[in-house]
Amino acid sequence: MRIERSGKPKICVPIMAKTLSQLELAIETINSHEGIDFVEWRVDYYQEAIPQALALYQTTLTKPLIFTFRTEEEGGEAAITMEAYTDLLRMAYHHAAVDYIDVELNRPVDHKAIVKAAHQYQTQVIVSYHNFNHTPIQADLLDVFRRQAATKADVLKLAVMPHHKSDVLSLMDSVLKIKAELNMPIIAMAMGRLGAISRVSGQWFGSSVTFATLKDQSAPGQLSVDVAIDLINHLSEVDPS
Ligand SMILES: O=C1C[C@@](O)(C(=O)O)C[C@@H](O)[C@@H]1O
Repeated sequence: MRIERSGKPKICVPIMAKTLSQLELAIETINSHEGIDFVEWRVDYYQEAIPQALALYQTTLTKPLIFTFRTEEEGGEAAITMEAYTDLLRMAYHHAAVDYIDVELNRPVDHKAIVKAAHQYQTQVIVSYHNFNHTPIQADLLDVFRRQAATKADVLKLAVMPHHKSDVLSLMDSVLKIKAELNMPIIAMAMGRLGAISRVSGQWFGSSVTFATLKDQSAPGQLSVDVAIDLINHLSEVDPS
């Protein structure tokens, strides 16, 4: 399964396991839930050997895997040098267990080179931007999307923190505008309680994936998988497209 440009938002569950045995349990639970389309491994939470975890994913996970090391700068759990970050990404896109890698736009790495190398191994790239403090003005959001697209990544992802309902509307409107310009798969959400509507209404404004939880949230405002599926299904009965 691929992340598409349009249609009903797909459900992605983050795994924040710290150990291999926690990971095993999480994979088992996720495999048995038909409504889950993608899994995001939040590697920044993981405290044991990464190659063993990747081998476990390869032999047991039945859903496509997104490999994400979320850095401290963008709300993640662990600090990392840029050398270690690029090494990790290289290990990930070489590995058959990994379908997508997440690369942060604002890290000083050679995004174009990473995308090109990942594509040689049939791994797709999500280029991401997170702002846990506020929602930048629309011109800046559009600029982020354009800079992301310039890396030649396959999917653009943006998460912002709203403080007013108008921030949520601005986020949605920015995606609508940029979709007309770029026609690419985009994942976008406003975080926190205020932003919850953006996590289920992607079909209207153009977000292709929703991050939802089975247990712990990896970001504020995420809905439970079952609630997200329910709301998305109800909304898609009145498909606007
Ligand atoms: O980029 C995202 C989106 C996210 O921050 C959210 O708000 O759901 C959750 C993260 O795990 C993921 O990497």
